[in-house]
Amino acid sequence: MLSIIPGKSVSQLDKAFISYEGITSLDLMERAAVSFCNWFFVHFPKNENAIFIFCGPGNNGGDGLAIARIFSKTTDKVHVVYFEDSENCSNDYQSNFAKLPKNISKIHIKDFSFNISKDDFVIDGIFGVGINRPLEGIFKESIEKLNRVEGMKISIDIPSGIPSDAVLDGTCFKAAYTVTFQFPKLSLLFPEHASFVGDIHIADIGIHDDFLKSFSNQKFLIRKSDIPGLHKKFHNFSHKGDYGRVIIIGGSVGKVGAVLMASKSALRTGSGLVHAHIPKGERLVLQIAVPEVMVFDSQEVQDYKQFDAMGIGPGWGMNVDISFYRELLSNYNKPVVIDADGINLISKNPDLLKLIPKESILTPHIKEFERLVGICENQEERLRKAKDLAKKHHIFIVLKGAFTCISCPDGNQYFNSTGNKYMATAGSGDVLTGMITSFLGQGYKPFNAAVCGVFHHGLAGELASVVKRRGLIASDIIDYIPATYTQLDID
Ligand SMILES: NC(=O)C1=CN([C@@H]2O[C@H](COP(=O)(O)OP(=O)(O)OC[C@H]3O[C@@H](n4cnc5c(N)ncnc54)[C@H](O)[C@@H]3O)[C@@H](O)[C@H]2O)[C@@H](O)CC1
Ligand SMILES: [K+]
Repeated sequence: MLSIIPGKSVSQLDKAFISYEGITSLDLMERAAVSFCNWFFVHFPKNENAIFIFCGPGNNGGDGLAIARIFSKTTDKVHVVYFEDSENCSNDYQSNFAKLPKNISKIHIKDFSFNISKDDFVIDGIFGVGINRPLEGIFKESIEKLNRVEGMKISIDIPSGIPSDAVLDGTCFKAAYTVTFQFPKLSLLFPEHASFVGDIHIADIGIHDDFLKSFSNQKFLIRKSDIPGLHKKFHNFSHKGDYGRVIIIGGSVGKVGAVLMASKSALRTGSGLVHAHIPKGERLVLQIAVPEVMVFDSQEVQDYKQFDAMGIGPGWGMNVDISFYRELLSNYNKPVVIDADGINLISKNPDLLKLIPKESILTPHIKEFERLVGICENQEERLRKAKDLAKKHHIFIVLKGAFTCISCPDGNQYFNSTGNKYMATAGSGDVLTGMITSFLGQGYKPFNAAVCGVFHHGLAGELASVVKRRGLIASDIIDYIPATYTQLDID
């Protein structure tokens, strides 16, 4: 997992790393600039347009100057727009300013006309993780003007204005891309910043994972390379019992589709035996739609302990016999997955919280989560409350959304890196419930089940949206679950 370091620790990290590597801070800045340019040349290989690089007084501006120098080797259309005289800027800024070649035009922001055309590039090196207050004066005015001009806008490390670990207060540069160094800054993952951050690219500057870990603040990004090691191996003599017997409990009149999608997803994820528990009279539709699923109604199941995992809540509605739910949670002594109305019912009956088996996985979206913990001002508060809840009840909270966050009982938080905007569609959450339940039933540890569940779910959505785009529906995600194993080379 990739450690996400708080902004306030970045300069310490920087110092420790350069002394460990025996390099200078200027060398590290050069690596950052080269890494940025490598990304740029891949994305915009045939660029012949002007590149305007806006450089603030700190090291983010220093990065901008180094980037300008590298660009100037291939084009004469590089313009540096600066805010402060070099002697008032950081040391590495000064060194890079002195190295600027003659073919780069240098303009003070006060003399700049903002005459930028739609094919030009606007590179934002105004502020990075060193921002410590809302923008004002010339910085605020210029960024507001830049947000109004056309052009391809790219931020270096973080869009100028966003604090690295908190929610934006005031003005911010609006980027189409953010090329962030070594690890994503936490606030890049906040939904409040979606319209400023654009697509995120993590540019490697050579600080290896173990080194980063020593500065970690219990926050991590889940990457593709983390996933294969979390999966169980199955042998050639495996039988269906080895792949788990799971049950999805939910459904109500008109909402049996949720159980259908969760149980089909569990099958596609690899479960050997999938059962569904739905209200009496609703079974026909499910049996016709997914004949592989065994369907029960409430009178038919006596012993829930026979199941290796349970997924509770999809389409359940709020007219559930609470004493049944209470008994279910009290008597089952393995982790369960709780979603949707399974969570809403807990919000209405908070005494249920302490009955949830330890290490269970709750998968709320933002609204379900806030019903549980109260309205939150922003993502920062949500993440704090998710962490507290997970620790207090010894459960996993999977807070769904872009960069779904898994909060663990030990206080660690893991952010998912797969998925996309097309997955915001009805039933997408039911699919995730089925997938995590399936992994639990296959004998995965709850942490591994949650991580594999969110990663494969997001990946299935990405694969499906290549052809479906905004026409993607939850059933398409299910169809692409098998392809995620191919993508990750998991047999
Ligand atoms: N290890 C690393 O993380 C590396 C960091 N690098 C770059 O260095 C950046 C951090 O550099 P710095 O710490 O110099 O920080 P910044 O470049 O973000 O700027 C900080 C400066 O701006 C001033 N300032 C802060 N908020 C302001 C505001 N609202 N209005 C006016 N002035 C304000 C501060 O007093 C300080 O002088 C990173 O974001 C990244 O771009 C890279 O050079 C490579 C290595
Ligand atoms: K920036």
